[in-house]
Amino acid sequence: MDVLYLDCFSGISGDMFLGALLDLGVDVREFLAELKKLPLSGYEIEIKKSVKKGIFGTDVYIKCHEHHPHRGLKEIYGIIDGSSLKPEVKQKSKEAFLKLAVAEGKIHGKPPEEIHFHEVGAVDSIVDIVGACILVDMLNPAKVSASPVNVGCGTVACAHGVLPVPAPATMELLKGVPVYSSGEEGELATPTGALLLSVFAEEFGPMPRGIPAKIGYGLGKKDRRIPNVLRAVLLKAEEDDAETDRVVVMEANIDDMNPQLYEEIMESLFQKGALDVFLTPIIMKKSRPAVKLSCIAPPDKRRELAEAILKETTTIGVRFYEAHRMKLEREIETRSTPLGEVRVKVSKRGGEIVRVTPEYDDIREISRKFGIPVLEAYRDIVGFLNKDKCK
Ligand SMILES: O=C([S-])c1cc(C(=O)S)c[n+]([C@@H]2O[C@H](COP(=O)(O)O)[C@@H](O)[C@H]2O)c1
Ligand code: NI
Repeated sequence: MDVLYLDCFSGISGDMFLGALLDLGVDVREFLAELKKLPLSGYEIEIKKSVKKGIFGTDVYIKCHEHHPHRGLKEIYGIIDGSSLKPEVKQKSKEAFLKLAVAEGKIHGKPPEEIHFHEVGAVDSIVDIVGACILVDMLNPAKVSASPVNVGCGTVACAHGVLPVPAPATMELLKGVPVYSSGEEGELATPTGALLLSVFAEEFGPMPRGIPAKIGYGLGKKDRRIPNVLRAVLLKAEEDDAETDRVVVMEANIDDMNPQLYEEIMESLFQKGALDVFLTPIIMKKSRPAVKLSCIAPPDKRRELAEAILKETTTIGVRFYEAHRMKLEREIETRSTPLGEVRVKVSKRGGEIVRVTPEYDDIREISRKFGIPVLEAYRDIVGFLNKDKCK
């Protein structure tokens, strides 16, 4: 499982994104052949190795012969649909332009279909955005993850006039993304860079666990105090860790809630996507008996679940931390046994069956049907299934 990690310590722009991914070793000729499938003329693309503040990387320069035309979503969809690019690349490219139109529309107070992009609709931006979709498709990482984004500060002059940094479109597209400014003057993150993050990055934070297999540097155009580069790292899963993922663990210590309410909050958290919810008796300050509510969830569910804990319990705070989880592959199957059909969880490692566990509810039903204790039904069925384990 490869994770593409984007280290945006000096922001991100369209050409930095292209440069960083090409620098990872994507076949340049194959990339250019794909790009040629776009029915676009009036541009030349120069891809060369260069250095920024001592860092050797790939510089992508799109020389454009048109003078900022004002294209709308319809024209851009027409160009993409008129190409012979892969359907997935066309789809992702159109999704990106729609996001851009929605963000621009929000800023300029217009519906997305009435937006006429200025700089961001020019040939170079189309090449940046479609090119990025081609490269991600060629690289095919299981996931794209990114660092918090250094956005820059000050102002920038563009077709709209002078804008604050981050430019309004950039700010809009970075909603929900952790950002900061290191104090470096200038537009470090551009609308196109922010758009590519919002389209591809599934999570933001420190570099995830993995083994760096390839590292690429995409060079920006301006010289800055810090190296103006985007770093891309392709992380491979650790050999015996192919089944490792990340979860978030949320906890709240509660000493003042009616215990009857726990059933409801537990159900509510499961419904909202928790992987597990459990209660631990604890002794809190002033020797108060209390309950620790723990909830394990996929990281992208953290906000919704933490909000439910705050809303549906008496706690005034929720702690959370990320944890690594090693898990067995699992499948639910229905097996025939001498006592009838039973749903079972088949746990496997590397394709080999490790355990076959019957569903408790089915065992209980069988025990009632045959008028035998649950323990007896359980023992008989587990014995039968284990005999059957390697079949
Ligand atoms: O083209 C448009 S509509 C445009 C909108 C905005 C807003 O923030 S609104 C900003 N800009 C500026 O144009 C250049 C080009 O951006 P790229 O992403 O293509 O590099 C940049 O300075 C933007 O801030 C353009
Ligand atoms: Ni604009």
